[in-house]
Amino acid sequence: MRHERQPELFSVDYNVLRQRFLASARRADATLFEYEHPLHGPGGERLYTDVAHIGDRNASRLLVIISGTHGVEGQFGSGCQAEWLSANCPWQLPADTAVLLVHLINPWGTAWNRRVNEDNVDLNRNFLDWEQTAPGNARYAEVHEAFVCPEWIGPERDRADELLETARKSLGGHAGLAAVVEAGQYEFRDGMFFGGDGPVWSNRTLHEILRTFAQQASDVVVFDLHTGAGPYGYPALLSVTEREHPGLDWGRKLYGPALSVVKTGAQATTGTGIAATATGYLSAAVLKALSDARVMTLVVECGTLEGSVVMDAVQADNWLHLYGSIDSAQGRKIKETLKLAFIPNDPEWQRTCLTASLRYFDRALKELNLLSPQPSSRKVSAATQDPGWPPAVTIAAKRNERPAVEVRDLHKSFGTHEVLSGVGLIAHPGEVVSMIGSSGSGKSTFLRCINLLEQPSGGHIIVDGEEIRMKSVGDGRSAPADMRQVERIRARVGMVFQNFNLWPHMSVLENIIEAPVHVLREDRKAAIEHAHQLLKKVGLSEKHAQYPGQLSGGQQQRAAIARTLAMRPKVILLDEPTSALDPELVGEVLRVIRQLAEEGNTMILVTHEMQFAREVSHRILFLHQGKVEEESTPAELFTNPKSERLRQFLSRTL
Ligand SMILES: Nc1ncnc2c1ncn2[C@@H]1O[C@H](COP(=O)(O)OP(=O)(O)OP(=O)(O)O)[C@@H](O)[C@H]1O
Repeated sequence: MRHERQPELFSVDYNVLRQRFLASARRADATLFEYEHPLHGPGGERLYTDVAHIGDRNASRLLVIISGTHGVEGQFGSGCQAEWLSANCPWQLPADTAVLLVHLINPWGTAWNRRVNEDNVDLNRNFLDWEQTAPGNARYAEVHEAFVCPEWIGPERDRADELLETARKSLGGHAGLAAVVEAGQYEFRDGMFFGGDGPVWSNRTLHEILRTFAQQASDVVVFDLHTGAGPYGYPALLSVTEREHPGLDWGRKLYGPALSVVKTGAQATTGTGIAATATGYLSAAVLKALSDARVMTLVVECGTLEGSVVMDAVQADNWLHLYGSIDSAQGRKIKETLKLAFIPNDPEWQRTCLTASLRYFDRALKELNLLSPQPSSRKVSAATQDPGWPPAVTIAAKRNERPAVEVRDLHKSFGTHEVLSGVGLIAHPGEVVSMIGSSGSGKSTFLRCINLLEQPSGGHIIVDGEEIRMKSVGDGRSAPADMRQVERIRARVGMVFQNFNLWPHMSVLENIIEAPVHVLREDRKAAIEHAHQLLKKVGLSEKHAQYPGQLSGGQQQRAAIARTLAMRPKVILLDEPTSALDPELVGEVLRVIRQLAEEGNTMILVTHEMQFAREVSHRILFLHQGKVEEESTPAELFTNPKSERLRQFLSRTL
C-alpha cells in the first residue's frame, strides 16, 4: 500500500538527509542542481540547497515543494520529499507539467540543528520588501532582555523568568506573548524571531531558484513544509496571505474545508498555531516573485508540543548559541530537546504527518495533471536544458568519480558449460545496480565472481580502483595471482547471502565483531560499540546476545546485514537476500536494504523482487543466458523494454 511505510529517517543528520534526497531524486530521473552555502556544517561538511527538477523545462503547470525553511524542521520536509519521489517512481508527467523540489533551503539551520539560519535569522520573517523600513515591534523590545538573559541558572535568570511571567500574564497567557514574539522583530540580532536586516543567503537563493525554474509557469502550487505549531500530530494545510488572490480561491476549491486560510496582519489572530501577526513569510515572496502566474501557496504545518514548550526549546537554543557550548552535555541536551520539539520521536506522529503530506502533494499534482491534457511524458535531459539553467549535477557527475566496482568481459564456465559469456558492469559510488533475469541466467555466479567466491575463467574485476590480478592455470582457466590481494579486496566487498551464513555457535554480537576484530584488527571495544550502532540501525538492539538459531529468518538476515556493514565495505553485494524468507518477513529486510540505498551505500543486488528493484535501483541489468541482454534506468527498463526476452520475462514476473 502506498504511503503507509514507516518513515525511519526523520531524525538523522544533514548528510544522511542530503544523500537520501539525492538518491531518491536520481532514481526518479530528476535533473539535479546544487546551490552551495558559504559556510560548513558541524562535521566540516559542505552545505547545499539541492534542487530536483522532473518534467518539462517549459511546463506551464508547476508543483514546487520546499523543505527546511526552519532548519531543524527540515528533517520532516526532507523525509516527505524523498518519500514522495520514491512513491511515484517511475515518474510520468504530462508534457506540460513539472515538479520542482527545493531541498533544505536553509541548509545551515538543518545541519546545525537550529530553527534559524547562520545569522540567527528566522527565514520566515526575512521575505520582506527590503526597500521599505522593516516593521517595529515595541512590545518585543520590552521583553527582549529577559529572553536573552546570559545566565542559565542563577539570580539573573530568576529575574528574567519573572519578567517573562509577568508579561505572559499581562498579555493573557502564552498565546498573547507568542503573538508578540512570533510576530518577528528586526531590531535585536541576538533575539528571538529576528527577521534580519536584509535578504539572507536562503532568501536570495530561493529567489534565484524561482527565477530560474518557475518564471515560465502559469499555474503553480507551492508547498512550504513545517512542523512545531498547532495540535499534536495534526498535519494542517494552510494558506498564509496578507490579501485575497486568485490562487487562494483555487486552493479553496481544490482542498475545500481541509484548507485553512491564515490572513496575516498587525492585529490578526488565528487558531492554527502559526503567527498571524508576522510579516516576511516565504509565501509572500513566492507570490511576488511569480506575480504573472496563478499561484496556490500552501503551508503544511504539523503540530507537535504545547506552544510554550516549543518556545522554551527555541529560547534555550538561542541561549546555547549565544553563551553555551554545543559540545557540552548541556548543549547536547538542549539540542535534543529542540529536535524533539519539532520532530517527535513517535512513529505514529511521523506516519500520520508523512502520509497526510504526501496526500496533499498527490492531490495538487493530480489537479495540475488535469490541467494538462497531453498524456505522454517528456523528460528533459541535462544536454537539452535551457541555457539559462545552471549546470546540472546529474549522475554523470558521480560518473567522473572512480567506480566502486568495475567488471569487464567476465567469463565463467563450469566444465564445458559457459555460465557467463562476457558480462560487464560498473557501479559508481552511491549507486544501486540490480541484476534481474530468469533462474539459471548466471546472476549469482556473477556476484560470487566479484569477490572470488567463484573463480572467473576470464575478464577483469576492478574494486575501488584496484584490479584483481589473475594468472592462467591451463585449460583456459584462470586463478587469482595473489591471494593476499584477494583477501585485501574481499575486506572491502561486503556480501549478503540468501541463507544468511551467520556462525551458529556465536551470538549476534560476536558474529558482527568477528571480522572487524580479526581481519581489520579493530579495537574490540570500538568494534562492540560499532556493532551496537549497527544493530540499532537494523532494528535488532535487543537481540545482541541471542544466537542465530533463536532468531526468525528476517532477523537473521538483518543481523547478517549488520555483520556486513561492520566491515565498512566499499560495495555491498546482495545475493537474493529475501528469497529464503517467508513472505511476511520479506518487508522488514527490504526496509533495511532501502535504508542502506538511501544512505548512499554502493550496492549490487541480485533479486527476484521486481517492484523493489524498480524502486531502489539506479540502474538495472537484465541477464539472459550469461549475457547482459538489456541495461537501463528502472523507469526505462520496466516501462519501455527493448528486447523481446525482457518483455517476456517482465510479463511473467510482474
Ligand atoms: N558450482 C557449480 N557447479 C556447476 N554448475 C553451477 C555451479 N553454480 C552454478 N552453476 C550453474 O550455473 C548456472 C547459473 O547459476 P546461477 O546460480 O548463477 O543462476 P541465477 O541466475 O543466480 O539463478 P537463480 O535465480 O535461480 O538463483 C546454472 O545453470 C547453475 O546450475
